[in-house]
Amino acid sequence: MSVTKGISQYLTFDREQWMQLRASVPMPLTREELEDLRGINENLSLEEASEVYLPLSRLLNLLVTGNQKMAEATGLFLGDLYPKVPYVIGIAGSVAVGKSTTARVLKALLRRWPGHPKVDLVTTDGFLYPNRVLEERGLMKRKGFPESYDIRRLIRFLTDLKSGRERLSVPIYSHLSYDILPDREKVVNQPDILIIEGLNILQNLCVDKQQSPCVFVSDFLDFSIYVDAHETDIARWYQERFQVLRKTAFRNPASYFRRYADLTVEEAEKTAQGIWEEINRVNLKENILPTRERARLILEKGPDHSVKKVYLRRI
Ligand SMILES: Nc1ncnc2c1ncn2[C@@H]1O[C@H](COP(=O)(O)OP(=O)(O)OP(=O)(O)O)[C@@H](O)[C@H]1O
Ligand SMILES: CC(C)(CO)[C@@H](O)C(=O)NCCC(=O)O
Repeated sequence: MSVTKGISQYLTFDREQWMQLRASVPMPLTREELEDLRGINENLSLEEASEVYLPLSRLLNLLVTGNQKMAEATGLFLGDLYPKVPYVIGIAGSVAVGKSTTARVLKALLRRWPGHPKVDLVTTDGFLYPNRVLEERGLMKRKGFPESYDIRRLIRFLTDLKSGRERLSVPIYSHLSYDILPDREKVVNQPDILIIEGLNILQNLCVDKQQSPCVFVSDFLDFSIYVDAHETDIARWYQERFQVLRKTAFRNPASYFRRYADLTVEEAEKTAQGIWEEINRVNLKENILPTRERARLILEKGPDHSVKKVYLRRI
């Protein structure tokens, strides 16, 4: 890999070593559970789910349990019940690296641990400004960059969540309309675990430029994962997904990218390459990759999406 900075802070596991940590997983996945996982992403191999993500869910389950014990200890000190607040897991990484897939697999696996914790999933896409605002500010080609998000709203959501507030509303972003859905919201109601996935989740985000020091979204995270891969592999995955969408979602008349459905394979390739180079690659280099070493755990993927190495920060 390329984790150079602060690497000594990390325990490094190759695939074989990481897999061993699953040996003590008491419950093997049933056939139905495996089928459910396949429904999450048809390209996700079942070995991958049980060899990489199952041990990871075991680690997370132990940490969540430890955290609940800490809350009980604080309650004992206060002579009162300590309010139950969600355990927050952040998942960061480039566009098209597989954050959503990782988040959905972990959600499915974490739910089946003893006590069946209530696990909810939120993506920071919902905190993007609507296209109307992005257009006004000349930011349509900066989607995913720090200035394209309503940071105030994101921080407010996380503050409310960590204060134990009920029924929080999160805006919903549609990849189909390429915009925030005006009359829709997701309600987050005191889950045991909240997974928050997004490229900016480990960034130093300023609500107010005058404010100093800035708030780190990561201050609200109990655990964080960075999904990493070689840039050329991510660019290829972006291309492949674009070609699939050209034949599927882009054909939908409601798609913002309806015009791309009529492109030839070669034209689509050029278009995807342009968007990758002009927007997503720049964002990866300038804003996302520099946050990698803030993560507690780094999943390093090979060219076929399979995880080759896992880095776990000691503290
Ligand atoms: N573990 C995996 N095994 C095989 N394919 C995968 C895996 N994870 C993701 N992919 C594929 O990689 C592409 C990107 O995945 P995904 O949508 O999860 O990424 P993302 O990081 O959430 O992207 P974005 O930020 O653009 O929403 C998709 O085509 C998906 O099918
Ligand atoms: C919504 C984001 C920023 C993150 O998921 C991304 O999918 C995106 O739309 N980026 C802008 C460039 C593009 O269309 O790929």
